[in-house]
Amino acid sequence: MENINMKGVIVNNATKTYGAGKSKCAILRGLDMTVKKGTIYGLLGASGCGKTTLLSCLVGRRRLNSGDILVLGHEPGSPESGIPGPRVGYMPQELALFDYLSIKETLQFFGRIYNLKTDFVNSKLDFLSKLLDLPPSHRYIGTLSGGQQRRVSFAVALFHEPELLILDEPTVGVDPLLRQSIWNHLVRQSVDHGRTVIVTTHYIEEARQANTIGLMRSGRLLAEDSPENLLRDYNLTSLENVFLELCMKNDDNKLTSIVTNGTSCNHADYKTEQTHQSQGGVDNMVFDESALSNVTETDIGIQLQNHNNYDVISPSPSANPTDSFVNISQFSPVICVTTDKSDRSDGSETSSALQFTGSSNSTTSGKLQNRPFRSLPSPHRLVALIRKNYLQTFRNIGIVLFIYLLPPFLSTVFNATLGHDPTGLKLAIVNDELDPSQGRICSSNTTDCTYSMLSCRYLHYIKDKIIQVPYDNVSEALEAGRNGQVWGVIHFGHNFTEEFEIRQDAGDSATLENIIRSRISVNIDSTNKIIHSSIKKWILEGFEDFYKDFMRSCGHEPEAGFIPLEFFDPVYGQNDTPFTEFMAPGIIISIVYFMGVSLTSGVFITEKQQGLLDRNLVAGVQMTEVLMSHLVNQFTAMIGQTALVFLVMLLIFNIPCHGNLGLAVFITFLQSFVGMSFGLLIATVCDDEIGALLLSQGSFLPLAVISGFCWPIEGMSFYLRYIAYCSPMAYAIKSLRCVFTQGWGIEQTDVYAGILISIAWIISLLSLCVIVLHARKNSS
Ligand SMILES: Nc1ncnc2c1ncn2[C@@H]1O[C@H](COP(=O)(O)OP(=O)(O)OP(=O)(O)O)[C@@H](O)[C@H]1O
Repeated sequence: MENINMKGVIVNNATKTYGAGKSKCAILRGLDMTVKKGTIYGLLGASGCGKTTLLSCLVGRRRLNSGDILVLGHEPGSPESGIPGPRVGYMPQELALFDYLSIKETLQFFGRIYNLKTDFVNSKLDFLSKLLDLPPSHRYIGTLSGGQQRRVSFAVALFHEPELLILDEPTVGVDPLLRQSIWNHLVRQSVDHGRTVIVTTHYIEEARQANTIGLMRSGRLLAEDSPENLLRDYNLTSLENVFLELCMKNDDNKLTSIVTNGTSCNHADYKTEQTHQSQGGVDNMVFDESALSNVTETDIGIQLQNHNNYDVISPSPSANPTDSFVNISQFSPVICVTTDKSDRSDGSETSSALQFTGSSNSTTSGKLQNRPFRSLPSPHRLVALIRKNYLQTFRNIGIVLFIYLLPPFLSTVFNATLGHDPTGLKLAIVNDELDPSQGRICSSNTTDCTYSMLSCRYLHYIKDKIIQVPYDNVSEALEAGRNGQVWGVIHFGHNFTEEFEIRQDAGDSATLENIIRSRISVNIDSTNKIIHSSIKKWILEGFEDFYKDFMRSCGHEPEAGFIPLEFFDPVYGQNDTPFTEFMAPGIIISIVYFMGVSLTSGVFITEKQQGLLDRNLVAGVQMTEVLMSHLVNQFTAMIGQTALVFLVMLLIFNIPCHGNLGLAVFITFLQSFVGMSFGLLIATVCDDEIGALLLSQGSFLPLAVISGFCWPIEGMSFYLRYIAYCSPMAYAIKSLRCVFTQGWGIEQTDVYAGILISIAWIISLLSLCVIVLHARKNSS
């Protein structure tokens, strides 16, 4: 038996499932695989059979449910393995490149991750540019064609000269000449430099250049041998036909048990896709049973087999491809089972080709792979990530506008729209005192002490924010109110002035009849609370001004006869503090919080979705470094955002800050940090943009409302107040309001409580991020 150190990769009895319960799918089902060091291993299999899953286990990104993996003599993920890390070069199926980085910057980024010297990176760039016919290195990735991007992705996988190259379909979308050049390079890498290469491909015939071929189906390898041996053993001339024969044998042997034991994850399992590959492009045709009904089997070289209602359309071995490479995605792929116990295949079938030292054939992956592989964040990787984030962000004009225009724009919109007194409110005036035939008209403003047409005199004191619309009678005016033409009705009785005079003279002995007749009756539409309150206030204020002036003109003490209530200077603020000043702290806090959540979750999710995160992690980047780099980048954005919001609030809209400006900025910073932390948590929990969007936007409104930014928390029910004060923004808003309006310092409970609660939120959210990441890593 060969020493395992001579082995590049050994996989022993690997099982891997996705999902849980009824949706559990077995992808790898007791797979054994041996890759010799310094050789090329071509992993072939239909689409969905689990090749990528297997590769992601090899690079330490996923864990097996059971079985063992040794890569370059170590278990992936263990500290001594160097995998993930510089020992492996990984080209994922997705392009996994940063659109806003140039080709050169991309290689420099990974060079920094691997801590390589700039000269080395530049020389490799020159070499690979020629080999792979790359576009000029200053070109941004986002402007390259799909094929060019794929070649850059290939260059990224191999430029640092790793011992092991794991390439997931590197030749898809690459023209035949370049494909040959890539394979030549891979051969040189293995022969001249002793590098181990594992490559997946759908083009069977190109895999002839590999030293070993593994034919994968139904979560196992049907065969693993050199191309020459396979052709000889099966007495066939093409690898494609070998694979067909193996597939059919496998179907005959396994079909019944598969059908009775499980269901497929994907109905496409029961379809066969016949694909013709030509040099100029790919021509895919999917055949199903109905499509086949009018076609003879020999016409298309496909045989239809019926097994207990389970139709398998498998290509006939007689089908002879005319093209140099045949796409094998047509062959029935992975079989997924719904039972837990069927993950393991029969021991006799999966006896390992190799024995692991110190490891039995039992499930050891849990024991080995759960061993944490953590080290302190490395400065060179952090610098690389921060620089990359910075370039990615600031070269994307959409993001720059979002970061720096949205906060001042939102501040402007809030200030321009919220908190101002309503104006132009129409009120119906029904003045029965008027009678032009008797000379009872509203003359110009009188200021003397005459009891004449006092209704007109009072109406002059009502603020001009109210437009007075005369109506002939109360019923018409009320009808106008009901139709929404006016906000309310003010009605003066026929002898208002006379009755008012009697009431003044009578004082305490005024009769009820007199009191009713001297009354000004008002009806206001109360459906709009703010407008209702404003009109009521202005009518009252108008009457106070009118009454005091009239008393003064008659030589009386203005306060005499008026309600014995006086509002002196407010404790804080002015007599008529604009509502905008109350709203401003809430607006500031909600804007920075919202920006923090949206930006951080958006940027991080995009990175995760495009496979960029995976590629970085395989290169050896730690998740904590990714989080830290995003926090650093968002922090710089946050400084600009906070500065702009304060500028708009304080300088353009003249919102006064009576307290320490530095303290106000600090409270705002903390809230932005809370938002960023929540954004990170969203990005760690969600896998797609929609989920992240729903969570970030969906949570914002309830949190903003409960935070009391537009309505006092004191208006909430007693228990809800406790919840409100524990929400991320509520106390921060209260703190900032105390600094802005009361001018309080950090020694005040309401100020430092907001700071402490924000810090508690930051710590809790970041801890949750780490816990979620850890849990997801363990379950991957
Ligand atoms: N995270 C996941 N959760 C659930 N199922 C998954 C997940 N990732 C992959 N699968 C399923 O596992 C099966 C194997 O997927 P995998 O990507 O490994 O196939 P593949 O052989 O690489 O296919 P292809 O050649 O098309 O890339 C597929 O049915 C796929 O839908």
